[in-house]
Amino acid sequence: MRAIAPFNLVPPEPLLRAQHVTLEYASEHGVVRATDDVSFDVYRGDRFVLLGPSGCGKSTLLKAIGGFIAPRAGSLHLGGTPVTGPGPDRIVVFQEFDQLPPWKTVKQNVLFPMLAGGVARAEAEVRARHWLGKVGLARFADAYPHTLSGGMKARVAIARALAMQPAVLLMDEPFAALDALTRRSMQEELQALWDEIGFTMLFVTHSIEEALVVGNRILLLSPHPGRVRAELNSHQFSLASAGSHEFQAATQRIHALLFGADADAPAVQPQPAQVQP
Ligand SMILES: Nc1ncnc2c1ncn2[C@@H]1O[C@H](COP(=O)(O)OP(=O)(O)OP(=O)(O)O)[C@@H](O)[C@H]1O
Repeated sequence: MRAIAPFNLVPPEPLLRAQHVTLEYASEHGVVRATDDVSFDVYRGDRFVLLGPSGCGKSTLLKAIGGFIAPRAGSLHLGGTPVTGPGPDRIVVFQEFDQLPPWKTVKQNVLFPMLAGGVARAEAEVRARHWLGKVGLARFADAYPHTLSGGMKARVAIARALAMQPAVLLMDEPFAALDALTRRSMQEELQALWDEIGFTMLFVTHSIEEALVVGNRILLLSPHPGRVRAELNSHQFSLASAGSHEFQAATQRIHALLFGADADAPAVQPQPAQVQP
Protein backbone atom coordinates (compact mmCIF):
# COMPACT_ATOMS: atom_id res chain seq x y z
CA MET A 1 0.00 0.00 0.00
CA ARG A 2 1.22 3.50 -0.87
CA ALA A 3 2.10 5.74 2.08
CA ILE A 4 0.06 8.94 2.15
CA ALA A 5 1.82 12.09 3.32
CA PRO A 6 -0.12 13.69 6.20
CA PHE A 7 0.30 17.20 4.83
CA ASN A 8 0.74 18.67 1.41
CA LEU A 9 4.17 20.27 1.80
CA VAL A 10 4.39 21.56 -1.76
CA PRO A 11 4.30 25.38 -1.65
CA PRO A 12 1.66 27.01 -3.89
CA GLU A 13 2.78 28.28 -7.28
CA PRO A 14 2.79 32.07 -7.48
CA LEU A 15 0.14 33.53 -9.76
CA LEU A 16 2.43 36.37 -10.79
CA ARG A 17 6.19 36.11 -10.66
CA ALA A 18 8.63 38.97 -11.26
CA GLN A 19 12.24 37.82 -11.50
CA HIS A 20 15.15 40.26 -11.56
CA VAL A 21 13.12 42.82 -13.47
CA THR A 22 15.03 45.85 -14.76
CA LEU A 23 12.95 48.44 -16.59
CA GLU A 24 14.26 51.35 -18.62
CA TYR A 25 13.02 54.21 -20.76
CA ALA A 26 14.91 55.68 -23.69
CA SER A 27 14.66 59.46 -23.42
CA GLU A 28 16.31 62.32 -25.31
CA HIS A 29 18.73 62.68 -22.39
CA GLY A 30 19.69 59.01 -22.52
CA VAL A 31 18.47 55.89 -20.80
CA VAL A 32 16.39 56.27 -17.61
CA ARG A 33 16.49 53.20 -15.40
CA ALA A 34 13.13 52.97 -13.57
CA THR A 35 13.64 49.70 -11.65
CA ASP A 36 16.70 47.59 -11.02
CA ASP A 37 16.66 43.82 -10.43
CA VAL A 38 13.22 43.68 -8.78
CA SER A 39 11.85 40.25 -7.81
CA PHE A 40 8.61 39.31 -6.06
CA ASP A 41 5.85 36.69 -6.12
CA VAL A 42 2.13 37.39 -5.92
CA TYR A 43 -0.14 34.51 -4.87
CA ARG A 44 -3.80 34.00 -5.71
CA GLY A 45 -5.94 36.14 -3.39
CA ASP A 46 -3.06 38.42 -2.39
CA ARG A 47 -3.53 42.12 -1.83
CA PHE A 48 0.04 42.87 -2.82
CA VAL A 49 1.24 46.47 -2.50
CA LEU A 50 4.15 48.15 -4.26
CA LEU A 51 5.16 50.98 -1.92
CA GLY A 52 7.89 53.52 -2.49
CA PRO A 53 8.65 57.20 -2.99
CA SER A 54 7.70 59.11 -6.10
CA GLY A 55 9.80 58.07 -9.10
CA CYS A 56 10.87 54.66 -7.74
CA GLY A 57 9.25 52.89 -10.68
CA LYS A 58 5.98 51.61 -9.22
CA SER A 59 3.83 52.67 -12.18
CA THR A 60 6.48 51.42 -14.59
CA LEU A 61 6.37 47.99 -12.92
CA LEU A 62 2.60 47.97 -13.27
CA LYS A 63 2.91 48.91 -16.95
CA ALA A 64 5.34 46.05 -17.48
CA ILE A 65 2.99 43.60 -15.73
CA GLY A 66 0.19 45.00 -17.88
CA GLY A 67 2.33 44.06 -20.86
CA PHE A 68 2.73 47.64 -22.12
CA ILE A 69 6.53 47.72 -21.79
CA ALA A 70 9.04 44.87 -21.92
CA PRO A 71 11.74 44.38 -19.25
CA ARG A 72 15.27 45.36 -20.21
CA ALA A 73 16.36 42.36 -18.14
CA GLY A 74 14.56 39.72 -16.09
CA SER A 75 11.14 38.20 -16.63
CA LEU A 76 7.46 38.42 -15.71
CA HIS A 77 5.22 35.35 -15.64
CA LEU A 78 1.47 35.13 -15.04
CA GLY A 79 0.15 31.67 -14.28
CA GLY A 80 3.48 30.26 -15.47
CA THR A 81 3.21 31.97 -18.88
CA PRO A 82 5.62 34.78 -19.86
CA VAL A 83 4.00 38.23 -20.09
CA THR A 84 4.58 39.38 -23.66
CA GLY A 85 1.82 41.95 -24.15
CA PRO A 86 -1.46 43.29 -22.76
CA GLY A 87 -4.30 40.87 -22.10
CA PRO A 88 -7.74 40.70 -20.48
CA ASP A 89 -6.25 38.70 -17.59
CA ARG A 90 -4.64 41.97 -16.35
CA ILE A 91 -6.82 45.05 -16.03
CA VAL A 92 -5.50 48.38 -14.76
CA VAL A 93 -7.44 50.91 -12.69
CA PHE A 94 -5.77 54.33 -12.73
CA GLN A 95 -6.25 57.37 -10.54
CA GLU A 96 -7.35 59.46 -13.52
CA PHE A 97 -11.05 58.81 -13.47
CA ASP A 98 -11.29 60.67 -16.76
CA GLN A 99 -10.44 57.21 -18.06
CA LEU A 100 -14.24 56.88 -18.25
CA PRO A 101 -15.31 58.15 -21.70
CA PRO A 102 -17.76 60.99 -20.88
CA TRP A 103 -20.09 60.21 -23.79
CA LYS A 104 -20.87 56.75 -22.44
CA THR A 105 -23.24 56.10 -19.53
CA VAL A 106 -22.01 54.24 -16.45
CA LYS A 107 -23.38 50.96 -17.81
CA GLN A 108 -21.94 51.55 -21.27
CA ASN A 109 -18.56 52.25 -19.67
CA VAL A 110 -18.69 48.90 -17.88
CA LEU A 111 -19.94 47.07 -20.97
CA PHE A 112 -17.44 48.52 -23.42
CA PRO A 113 -14.26 46.53 -22.61
CA MET A 114 -16.24 43.31 -22.28
CA LEU A 115 -17.88 43.75 -25.69
CA ALA A 116 -14.57 44.82 -27.22
CA GLY A 117 -13.00 41.71 -25.70
CA GLY A 118 -15.58 39.41 -27.30
CA VAL A 119 -17.94 38.76 -24.37
CA ALA A 120 -21.46 38.14 -25.72
CA ARG A 121 -23.82 41.09 -25.08
CA ALA A 122 -26.26 39.10 -22.92
CA GLU A 123 -23.43 37.86 -20.69
CA ALA A 124 -21.86 41.35 -20.57
CA GLU A 125 -25.21 42.86 -19.51
CA VAL A 126 -25.52 40.34 -16.68
CA ARG A 127 -21.98 41.01 -15.49
CA ALA A 128 -22.41 44.81 -15.72
CA ARG A 129 -25.59 44.68 -13.63
CA HIS A 130 -23.92 42.38 -11.13
CA TRP A 131 -20.81 44.52 -10.63
CA LEU A 132 -22.63 47.84 -10.60
CA GLY A 133 -24.77 46.36 -7.85
CA LYS A 134 -21.69 45.22 -5.94
CA VAL A 135 -20.22 48.74 -5.93
CA GLY A 136 -23.57 50.32 -5.02
CA LEU A 137 -24.20 52.02 -8.36
CA ALA A 138 -27.16 50.04 -9.70
CA ARG A 139 -29.30 53.19 -9.63
CA PHE A 140 -26.73 55.15 -11.62
CA ALA A 141 -26.43 52.78 -14.58
CA ASP A 142 -27.80 55.37 -16.99
CA ALA A 143 -25.95 58.37 -15.54
CA TYR A 144 -23.06 60.04 -17.35
CA PRO A 145 -19.62 60.25 -15.67
CA HIS A 146 -19.66 64.06 -15.30
CA THR A 147 -22.68 63.75 -13.00
CA LEU A 148 -20.81 61.44 -10.57
CA SER A 149 -18.57 62.25 -7.60
CA GLY A 150 -14.89 61.21 -7.63
CA GLY A 151 -15.65 58.23 -5.39
CA MET A 152 -18.48 57.10 -7.67
CA LYS A 153 -16.20 57.31 -10.70
CA ALA A 154 -13.65 55.21 -8.83
CA ARG A 155 -16.37 52.64 -8.16
CA VAL A 156 -17.34 52.57 -11.85
CA ALA A 157 -13.69 51.97 -12.76
CA ILE A 158 -13.48 49.11 -10.23
CA ALA A 159 -16.78 47.58 -11.45
CA ARG A 160 -15.59 47.83 -15.05
CA ALA A 161 -12.30 46.14 -14.19
CA LEU A 162 -13.81 43.32 -12.09
CA ALA A 163 -16.48 42.65 -14.75
CA MET A 164 -13.60 41.61 -17.01
CA GLN A 165 -12.80 38.85 -14.47
CA PRO A 166 -9.04 39.49 -14.62
CA ALA A 167 -6.59 37.06 -13.06
CA VAL A 168 -5.04 40.07 -11.33
CA LEU A 169 -6.43 43.55 -10.79
CA LEU A 170 -3.71 46.19 -11.21
CA MET A 171 -4.43 49.40 -9.30
CA ASP A 172 -2.21 52.44 -9.86
CA GLU A 173 -2.83 54.86 -6.97
CA PRO A 174 -6.56 54.58 -7.70
CA PHE A 175 -7.64 56.77 -4.78
CA ALA A 176 -4.83 59.35 -4.78
CA ALA A 177 -6.92 62.13 -6.32
CA LEU A 178 -9.78 61.73 -3.84
CA ASP A 179 -10.33 63.79 -0.70
CA ALA A 180 -9.29 62.12 2.56
CA LEU A 181 -12.77 60.99 3.64
CA THR A 182 -13.70 59.57 0.23
CA ARG A 183 -10.32 57.87 0.00
CA ARG A 184 -10.91 56.20 3.33
CA SER A 185 -14.36 54.99 2.38
CA MET A 186 -13.02 53.67 -0.93
CA GLN A 187 -10.35 51.72 0.95
CA GLU A 188 -13.13 50.31 3.12
CA GLU A 189 -15.26 49.37 0.10
CA LEU A 190 -12.32 47.76 -1.65
CA GLN A 191 -11.64 45.70 1.47
CA ALA A 192 -15.32 44.66 1.67
CA LEU A 193 -15.28 43.61 -2.01
CA TRP A 194 -12.12 41.62 -1.46
CA ASP A 195 -13.59 39.96 1.67
CA GLU A 196 -16.56 38.89 -0.41
CA ILE A 197 -14.83 37.88 -3.64
CA GLY A 198 -11.17 37.33 -2.82
CA PHE A 199 -9.74 38.61 -6.10
CA THR A 200 -5.99 39.04 -6.58
CA MET A 201 -4.83 42.62 -6.53
CA LEU A 202 -1.58 44.47 -7.12
CA PHE A 203 -1.90 47.94 -5.63
CA VAL A 204 0.53 50.83 -6.11
CA THR A 205 0.75 53.64 -3.58
CA HIS A 206 3.24 55.98 -1.99
CA SER A 207 1.15 56.26 1.18
CA ILE A 208 2.46 54.05 3.99
CA GLU A 209 -0.92 54.15 5.79
CA GLU A 210 -2.79 53.15 2.63
CA ALA A 211 -0.35 50.29 2.03
CA LEU A 212 -0.92 48.94 5.54
CA VAL A 213 -4.71 49.26 5.27
CA VAL A 214 -5.10 47.87 1.76
CA GLY A 215 -2.39 45.22 1.59
CA ASN A 216 -1.68 41.83 3.08
CA ARG A 217 1.88 41.93 1.72
CA ILE A 218 3.98 45.00 0.97
CA LEU A 219 7.05 45.31 -1.21
CA LEU A 220 9.11 48.37 -0.28
CA LEU A 221 11.05 49.93 -3.13
CA SER A 222 14.03 52.24 -2.73
CA PRO A 223 14.13 55.68 -4.37
CA HIS A 224 14.97 55.92 -8.05
CA PRO A 225 15.84 53.50 -9.57
CA GLY A 226 13.53 51.20 -7.60
CA ARG A 227 15.22 48.26 -5.90
CA VAL A 228 13.62 45.89 -3.41
CA ARG A 229 14.21 47.37 0.03
CA ALA A 230 12.13 44.90 2.04
CA GLU A 231 9.06 42.69 1.94
CA LEU A 232 6.59 42.81 4.83
CA ASN A 233 3.44 41.01 5.89
CA SER A 234 0.64 43.40 6.80
CA HIS A 235 -2.50 41.24 6.87
CA GLN A 236 -3.10 42.13 10.52
CA PHE A 237 -3.87 45.79 9.73
CA SER A 238 -7.09 47.42 8.57
CA LEU A 239 -8.81 50.78 8.82
CA ALA A 240 -10.11 49.65 12.22
CA SER A 241 -6.56 49.31 13.56
CA ALA A 242 -5.28 52.52 11.93
CA GLY A 243 -4.95 54.42 15.21
CA SER A 244 -3.39 51.59 17.20
CA HIS A 245 0.09 51.49 18.67
CA GLU A 246 1.02 48.56 16.39
CA PHE A 247 -0.13 50.44 13.31
CA GLN A 248 1.86 53.55 14.26
CA ALA A 249 4.92 51.43 15.01
CA ALA A 250 4.65 49.67 11.65
CA THR A 251 4.29 53.05 9.91
CA GLN A 252 7.46 54.31 11.59
CA ARG A 253 9.35 51.15 10.82
CA ILE A 254 8.44 51.35 7.13
CA HIS A 255 9.32 55.04 7.07
CA ALA A 256 12.74 54.24 8.52
CA LEU A 257 13.27 51.46 5.98
CA LEU A 258 12.39 53.81 3.12
CA PHE A 259 14.03 57.03 4.24
CA GLY A 260 16.02 56.49 7.44
CA ALA A 261 19.62 55.57 8.18
CA ASP A 262 18.69 51.91 7.48
CA ALA A 263 17.74 52.81 3.94
CA ASP A 264 21.18 51.96 2.58
CA ALA A 265 21.42 48.63 4.42
CA PRO A 266 20.97 45.35 2.52
CA ALA A 267 17.40 44.38 1.61
CA VAL A 268 15.27 42.88 4.39
CA GLN A 269 13.58 39.47 4.03
CA PRO A 270 9.79 39.07 4.45
CA GLN A 271 8.64 39.63 8.01
CA PRO A 272 5.62 41.01 9.82
CA ALA A 273 5.19 44.77 9.62
CA GLN A 274 4.08 44.61 13.25
CA VAL A 275 6.77 45.85 15.63
CA GLN A 276 7.05 44.39 19.10
CA PRO A 277 6.39 47.03 21.77
N1 LIG B 1 7.83 57.81 -20.50
C1 LIG B 1 8.92 57.99 -19.78
N2 LIG B 1 10.09 58.36 -20.36
C2 LIG B 1 11.22 58.53 -19.64
N3 LIG B 1 11.28 58.35 -18.29
C3 LIG B 1 10.14 57.99 -17.67
C4 LIG B 1 8.92 57.80 -18.35
N4 LIG B 1 7.97 57.42 -17.46
C5 LIG B 1 8.58 57.41 -16.26
N5 LIG B 1 9.88 57.74 -16.38
C6 LIG B 1 10.87 57.81 -15.31
O1 LIG B 1 10.98 56.51 -14.72
C7 LIG B 1 11.11 56.63 -13.31
C8 LIG B 1 10.01 55.84 -12.64
O2 LIG B 1 8.76 56.47 -12.94
P1 LIG B 1 7.37 55.89 -12.37
O3 LIG B 1 6.29 56.77 -12.89
O4 LIG B 1 7.29 54.45 -12.65
O5 LIG B 1 7.56 56.10 -10.80
P2 LIG B 1 6.48 55.99 -9.63
O6 LIG B 1 7.15 55.30 -8.51
O7 LIG B 1 5.22 55.39 -10.17
O8 LIG B 1 6.25 57.52 -9.28
P3 LIG B 1 4.92 58.27 -8.74
O9 LIG B 1 4.64 57.73 -7.36
O10 LIG B 1 5.32 59.71 -8.71
O11 LIG B 1 3.82 57.98 -9.73
C9 LIG B 1 11.09 58.12 -12.99
O12 LIG B 1 12.43 58.57 -12.88
C10 LIG B 1 10.43 58.73 -14.19
O13 LIG B 1 10.91 60.05 -14.41
